[in-house]
Formats: sequence, C-alpha cells, structure tokens
Amino acid sequence: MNNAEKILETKALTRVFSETGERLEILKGVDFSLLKNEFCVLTGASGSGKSTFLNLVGALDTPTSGEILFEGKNLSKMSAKEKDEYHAKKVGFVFQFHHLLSEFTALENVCIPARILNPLGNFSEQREYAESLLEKVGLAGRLKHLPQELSGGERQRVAVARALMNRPDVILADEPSGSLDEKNARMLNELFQQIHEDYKQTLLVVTHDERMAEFATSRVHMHGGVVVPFEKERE
Ligand SMILES: Nc1ncnc2c1ncn2[C@@H]1O[C@H](COP(=O)(O)OP(=O)(O)OP(=O)(O)O)[C@@H](O)[C@H]1O
Repeated sequence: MNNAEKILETKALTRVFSETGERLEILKGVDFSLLKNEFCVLTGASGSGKSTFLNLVGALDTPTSGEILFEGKNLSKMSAKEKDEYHAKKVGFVFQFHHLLSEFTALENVCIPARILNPLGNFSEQREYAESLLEKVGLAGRLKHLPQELSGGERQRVAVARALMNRPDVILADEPSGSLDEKNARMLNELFQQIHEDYKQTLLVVTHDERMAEFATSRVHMHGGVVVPFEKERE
C-alpha cells in the first residue's frame, strides 16, 4: 500500500466506555487505513462499535488510546482551532437522520457550512455552488422548500449536498439510508456512487445496506472490537 495515498489512518485505536459504572471495551485496537478516492463501506453487527469508530475519526469523540492520523497529522495533537477547521473543511458528515435546520430552506441549509467557514466569503458564489449541489442530488426544483416540505429521501439528499458544500476531503456517513424506504435508499446509494465517480469523493460509509456495499471500492467489517477485511461467510 502506498503511504502517500493514505488520507486517514488509525493505529491501535481503543475506546472504553465507563461512564455508566460498567467498563465497556468497545474498540480494542483498530488498525484501519482509508486511501484517497476510496469508497469504503464498514459493516458489522449492531452494537459492534461502527458509530463509535466513525465518531472518533470524525473527531466528535476522543479515543481512550491509540492514534488517528489525518493526512499524517495526529488528531489528538490538533489545537481547538485546527479541530474546528477539521470539522468544517476536512470531513463532511451524513447521519441517519438529516439534522437539517427546520426554519431554513433547502438552499439555506446547504449554504450554512460555507457561511460558518467563510462568513465574509462571496455569498452569491456560495449560493451558486449550493444550487449546483442541490441540482446534483436531484433537487433543483426544491430550493425554497423547508425541511418539513420535503420527503424523507429528499431531506437526506439535502443533507448529502450540505456535507459536500465545503468540498471536504472525506465524507463520513453513518447509516445514511437507515431511515429510508427501499426506493429512497436505492436513490441514496446511487447518489453516493455518483459523487464518488464525479467528484472523486473519498467516502467512509457505515451501513447495513448490502446494496450500498455493491457500489463501494472496498469493504471492511467491525468484529470483536477490531476492523477486519470483509469475508462473506462472516455476515
Ligand atoms: N456513550 C456511551 N456510553 C456507554 N456505552 C456506549 C456509549 N456509546 C456507545 N456505547 C455502547 O457501545 C456499543 C457500540 O455502539 P455503536 O453505536 O458504536 O454500535 P454500532 O455498531 O454503530 O451499532 P448499530 O449498527 O446498532 O448502530 C453499544 O453496545 C453501545 O451501547
């Protein structure tokens, strides 16, 4: 494996939860690499630690031990400012539930990350790019709709456009189609494939959806507290 191509790497990553009084060793030393332009799917049984892992690499949580390197830089050594920048520019999140702001239109929701990152930036340029992203996700006709005026699948596609807004190096998605019916889940899977192909977007997607895995360029599995290569018979 070519070192220069690695965008994200974890070394001996552990996460132990003890807040409830009981010691829960969920991640037991995860070694993982994500290459630039890779579309990696992470599967695993419910409760195996997939979201825990994604939250750590997204710097939404702190590991108990081990290292997370993004472009070779150790996340735990980042200053607060660097971490803000990491959230705003390096990674884009898509969760199972869209988390759109209900009082803002689809277009305004997509613009928000750019306004936060670059409040003095050229608003019409940001707006134009947000419009192009909404067009990309098939919602050119829904720019002025509020989240409650969109279907579940449409809301999730707005969330994908929002995640793309700051041109992140990596999209981290946690069960993005988990709350959708079959038809909308299929559309969302195709959308991920499209953004991978068209934007050369690097993606790490946690999913139970076997059809999403078909589009991926690599697949790993969370098992026994570590990430292992996927083997069909393990499922
Ligand atoms: N903050 C926390 N405190 C204590 N236990 C936690 C905490 N967060 C997660 N856990 C436990 O860690 C385990 C792994 O949770 P996680 O959400 O990472 O699993 P998952 O693989 O994403 O599951 P699913 O596929 O069901 O979403 C679970 O048993 C959960 O109860």
